[in-house]
Amino acid sequence: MSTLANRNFKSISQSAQSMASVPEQNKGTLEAQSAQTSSHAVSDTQDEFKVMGSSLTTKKLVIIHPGSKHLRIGRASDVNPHTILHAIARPRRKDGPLHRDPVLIPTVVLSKENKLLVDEMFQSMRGTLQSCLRSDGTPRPATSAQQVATANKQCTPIQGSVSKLQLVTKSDVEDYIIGDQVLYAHPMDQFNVHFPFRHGDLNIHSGVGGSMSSVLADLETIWGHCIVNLLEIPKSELKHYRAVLVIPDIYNRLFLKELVSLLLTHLGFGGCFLLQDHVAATFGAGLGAACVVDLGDQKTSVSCVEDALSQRATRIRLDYGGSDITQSFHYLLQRAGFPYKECQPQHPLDAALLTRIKEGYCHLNLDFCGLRDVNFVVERPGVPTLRFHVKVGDELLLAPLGLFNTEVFALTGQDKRGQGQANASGDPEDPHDANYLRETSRRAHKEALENQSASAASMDTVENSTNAGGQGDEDLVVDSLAADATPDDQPQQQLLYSLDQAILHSIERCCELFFENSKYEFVLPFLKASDEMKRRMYSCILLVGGGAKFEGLSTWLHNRLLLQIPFQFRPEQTEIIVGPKEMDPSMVAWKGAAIMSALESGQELWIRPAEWKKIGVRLLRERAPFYW
Ligand SMILES: Nc1ncnc2c1ncn2[C@@H]1O[C@H](COP(=O)(O)OP(=O)(O)OP(=O)(O)O)[C@@H](O)[C@H]1O
Repeated sequence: MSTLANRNFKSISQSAQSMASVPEQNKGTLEAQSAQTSSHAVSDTQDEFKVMGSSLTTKKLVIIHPGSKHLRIGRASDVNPHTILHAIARPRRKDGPLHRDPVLIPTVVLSKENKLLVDEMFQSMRGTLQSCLRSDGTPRPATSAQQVATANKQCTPIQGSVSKLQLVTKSDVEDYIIGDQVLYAHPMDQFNVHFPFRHGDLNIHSGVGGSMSSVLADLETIWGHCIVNLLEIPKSELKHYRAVLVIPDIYNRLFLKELVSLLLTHLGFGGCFLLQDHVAATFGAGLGAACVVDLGDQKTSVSCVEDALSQRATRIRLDYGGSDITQSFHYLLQRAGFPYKECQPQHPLDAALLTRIKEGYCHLNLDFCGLRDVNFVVERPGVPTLRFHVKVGDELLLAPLGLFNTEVFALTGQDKRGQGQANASGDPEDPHDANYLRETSRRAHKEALENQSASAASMDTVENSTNAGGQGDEDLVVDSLAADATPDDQPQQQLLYSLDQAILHSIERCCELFFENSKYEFVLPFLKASDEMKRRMYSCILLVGGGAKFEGLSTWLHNRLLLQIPFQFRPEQTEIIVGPKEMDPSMVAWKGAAIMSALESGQELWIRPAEWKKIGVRLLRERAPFYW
């Protein structure tokens, strides 16, 4: 439990909102935003914003947002971060085994019955589309797979000139390839390919390069490379810079500890703090409270954030994302006679091509109907390019509809599920950790109840809130009860909810903090299931992440939710925000972290290398802007 952070959450959130609420056209850069907030001063130089009461300038703050597919990295003073493929390829060691993390989550071989189930689900989705109306109230003509196959029967690709594309060979590189270039690593040259994040967290596995130290070494190389080459900061200068690391909403405490060491000890930053991606997203969007939904490449996460706090009980991470949609799309295309028959999603260049087609054409807009022209070029080094003009129908809609019919994601694995935040496991470096505090607070709680003839009503409240699944990490008392149910460090397993179900389940777990009395040495907080907070969350749903860019997603989600929001929590209006203030939804969290790094109220959060060395993980518990 962090007392310092406890004090600051609300003020941090309010400052961030005022910073983010500056109209987009007036912004340009963070300096411009900052200039308009009274709590900051702008230095004489045009492009350097100085945080008041500190020698920091936004140019000296590096914001790092790592994802399963993309890394976003830039200075807080940048309008947009650099976005690269978050991958590294290293030449394989002589005779060592080869390891290649795929660009797309691979498909699995399904049993006959399971394949039938997937096909039936797609068929039933086609049935639903047949009965849908367009926005003008007219019936929407659906298309069938046969129709698409017939339209493409005559399709032959047009040959272009010989491609000048060059693959990267071992002789071209000294040690490694980083970012988008990894897609072009020569397949015959036996590079090991690693994506240090998978499914929204560190990619620890039993294969080559899957140990914690290997993954951290990859991160150090990738981030270090970007800092030197993209941000043009010499490594020796990093002690004069500070870093904000955007971490997943559901985190593993051990990983966080290692990541702080990576930033301060290995990369050599002069300070750092960690910020949860969902909290950062509310800052980027300028919202005080929202149910945040992050649709990434390999995970979808949901949680309720208010006043810069992500409520622990509301956090859900689901094992699907844009990559699964791309694979479903390819499956549907194949069943509709896709003319590019040689397409192999396991090949990096085909994976990138399928992803591009999905991003360019897939949608959830019922007004788009009939067969649509889809154009793409297949390019391989040394051979003529092939230009395809194909027709695609409702496959464009069916693929993203998997977000609402997750059974089809069995195509990429049948063991997918959801997970919640794990309880803290003890850390020998931090004897007075959350478990200790839980124990002492439980004891104090018991004593308090014994000494006081507690009213039945107040007892009821505690019980009710606990039964309601209320386990916000704000509350040590109720947290302790919930903690007993789940072994330490075991993520709470949950069902593989569809997108709308995940939002409903997340909001259902909202609790509100209120203080019953403060007679005792420390205040005993109780949680009270809050109808008001649920209403607030239902009224504002923020969609972020690259997967939120499907046209029509917000309307589709809105219609699905309206049917299901419990009557008593229905707000006057449910607003689904995608790309607030015309921001790219995949950059919102990065921008929010940039805003937060420059806030005066955020200055107490920095962890410096010397104190990290001396005090270690206890600092995270005491200073992190979230409950450890
Ligand atoms: N215009 C678009 N339409 C649909 N999907 C898109 C669009 N642009 C990007 N995407 C998808 O968004 C996903 C990448 O999103 P993002 O960069 O937020 O993920 P990430 O942070 O790397 O991954 P994760 O959150 O899973 O760790 C990819 O699957 C990509 O295809």
